[in-house]
Amino acid sequence: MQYFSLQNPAHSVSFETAVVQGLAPDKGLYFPEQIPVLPDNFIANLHDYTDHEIGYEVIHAFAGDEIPAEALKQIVKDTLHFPFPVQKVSGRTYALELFHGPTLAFKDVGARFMAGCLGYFRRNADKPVTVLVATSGDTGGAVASGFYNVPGVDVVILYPSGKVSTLQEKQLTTLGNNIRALEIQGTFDDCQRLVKTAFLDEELQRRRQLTSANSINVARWLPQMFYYFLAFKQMKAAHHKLVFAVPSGNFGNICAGMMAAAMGLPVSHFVAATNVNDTVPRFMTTGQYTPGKAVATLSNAMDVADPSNFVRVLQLFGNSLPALQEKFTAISFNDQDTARTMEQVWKEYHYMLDPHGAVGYLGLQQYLETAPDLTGIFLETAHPVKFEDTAPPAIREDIHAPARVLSLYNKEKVSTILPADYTAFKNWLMR
Ligand SMILES: N[C@@H](CCOP(=O)(O)O)C(=O)O
Repeated sequence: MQYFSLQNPAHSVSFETAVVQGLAPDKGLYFPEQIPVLPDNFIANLHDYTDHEIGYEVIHAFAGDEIPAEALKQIVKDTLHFPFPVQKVSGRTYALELFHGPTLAFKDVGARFMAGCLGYFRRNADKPVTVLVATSGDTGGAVASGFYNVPGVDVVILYPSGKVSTLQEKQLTTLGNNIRALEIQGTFDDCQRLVKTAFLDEELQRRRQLTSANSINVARWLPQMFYYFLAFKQMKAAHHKLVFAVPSGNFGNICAGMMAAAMGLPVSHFVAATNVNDTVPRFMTTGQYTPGKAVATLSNAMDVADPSNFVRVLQLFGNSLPALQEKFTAISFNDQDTARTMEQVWKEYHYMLDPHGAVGYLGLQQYLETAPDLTGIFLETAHPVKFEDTAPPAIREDIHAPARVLSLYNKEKVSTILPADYTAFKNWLMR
């Protein structure tokens, strides 16, 4: 499979180059030249396949023959090594729980898959690669865990100072060894801008081989398709017409779902639910893409004003807004709605939402009112304990940390504080 840059379709590279570079030299995101369509009988009989078989079927065309089948199967197996249950919450509303992995967020899937691919491509490399990752909360922890002690890989995590939760910060800053954390005095968009600028810096590139572990990297983005197929399998979806509601920040997750649909997964509609960082909902009604400055909210991993992956969403629909509007709705909710919903869903259904899941739940409810024939799945993208600092007091004591993260609370944070300034960041990298 070849991948082209969305800034310049004539610039086309292999899967390996797309993964190792992360971003095209012209700053464009890579996009596959073809979208493989899965056979109808595979989709109809998903329940006959194991999760690992489904993962391999979905992804192998994207890797082509650049990773041998056995190695790719092993990467898929290492990626999908925890459950992705679909839980009924009420009526036509189901939660796809994506927080049963090591760092309690959906990012574990992409981070582990990418770590496997990069490890394979760099297996004989003599020069280390530096993975740069900007995080608004969850990506950084997943990348730290996925790449921890991977030989030949250094990880540098940029996060907005004071804007991630206690547990998220512990996940970013306590591993040590090949993982280092930079606390940027700015927003997530500043962190993302610093990372993207570094990819264009030839002097820096000569010094270090850089790549990205954000969903701009195809190996982080595409495996997020897996769990849409796994949800469909669990719903025995022949009997349901499905809508997915996806809490959205950088729009990589929903874009993966939409890619799954383009490959043949029958999904009637997608709802992107955002917090007040509503650049995309505004675009969907006005046609004007005008990102402002990111605002801090309860659903901090979605505090993104200029979502990188929205260009991929548009590409899937030939850059036509009317075509996109038929399949995709974007709705925003404020923190009051979010907190009220967390309390209400716990009281009424005894289901504990995290703030991101609450935004997804709200988006789903609003859309289902207009679609009486559909069944809805919202993505519960992170475990509520990651946000217990800011959870509504009435439900806080009902949130319990899984045993696998308890030891983190006693570890010491190690980070370097930097201004949101490219020269300062570059100097730090060049040291
Ligand atoms: N929500 C993210 C922001 C970055 O998104 P990504 O999917 O592009 O890595 C986070 O938690 O850091």
